[in-house]
Amino acid sequence: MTTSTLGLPAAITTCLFDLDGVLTQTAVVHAAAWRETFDAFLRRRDGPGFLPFDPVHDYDEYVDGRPRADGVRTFLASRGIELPEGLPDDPPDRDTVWGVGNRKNALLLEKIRREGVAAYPGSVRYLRAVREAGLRTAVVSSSANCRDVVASAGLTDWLEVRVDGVVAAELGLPGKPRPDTFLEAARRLEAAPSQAAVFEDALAGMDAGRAGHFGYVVGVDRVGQADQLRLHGADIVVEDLAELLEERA
Ligand SMILES: O=P(O)(O)OC[C@H]1O[C@@H](O)[C@H](O)[C@@H](O)[C@@H]1O
Repeated sequence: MTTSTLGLPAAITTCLFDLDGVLTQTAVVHAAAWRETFDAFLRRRDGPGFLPFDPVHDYDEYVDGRPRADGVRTFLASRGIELPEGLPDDPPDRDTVWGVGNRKNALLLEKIRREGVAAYPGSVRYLRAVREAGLRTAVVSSSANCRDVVASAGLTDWLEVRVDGVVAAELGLPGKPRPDTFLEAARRLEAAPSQAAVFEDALAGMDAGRAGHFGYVVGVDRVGQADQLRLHGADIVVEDLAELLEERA
């Protein structure tokens, strides 16, 4: 049952927002950079008959929401491929987990530089309503580019706490689908998990929301995967956060 004009249960005091695909229109940019990276790798390895990376299914299942290196490992494992780990500063042309990740990041940054970053207008409206209602806010993202993306989208002032790929690496926290980054953000905002709502578009993020026993998990469906989001633990699925503003008790 929803009891407030924010479409959230009354016990919720704190909102934990994923970034890419929830607040900003950057999930598709990540997916495109991953596709280019993996397809070039697979073409070199398997020749012109290679099986391409599917930017919907493979992205959702193996890459979306996970820290960069985990995305490399998980997708390649789905194809029976294991690369040496290498080192975080491996050059982008080295076939190691970190090298492939660095290649993808270079492509991502180039795309972001070219195309810019846009917030979803419905998410901006929702963020404003949440803050006006006196709820606390955090961004919880696996991305090491989170701070810059949030700033480029003009969202910095709306988000009190940031637990991202950089913070997680500093603290040694495992990324989504484990709940640790969400739990850290709730802790920083002095909320029990039962008082916090998680907003996620990624299946790995849904799993993290469920594993952390959060008070409410909002699935944000930008790509027609509502059933999958529900299967992975969403309490409600919306296509745009502004839909929650229309809910009434
Ligand atoms: O490579 P980055 O910017 O550190 O991001 C890591 C992951 O961050 C997540 O937010 C994206 O959904 C993934 O696509 C991305 O791979």
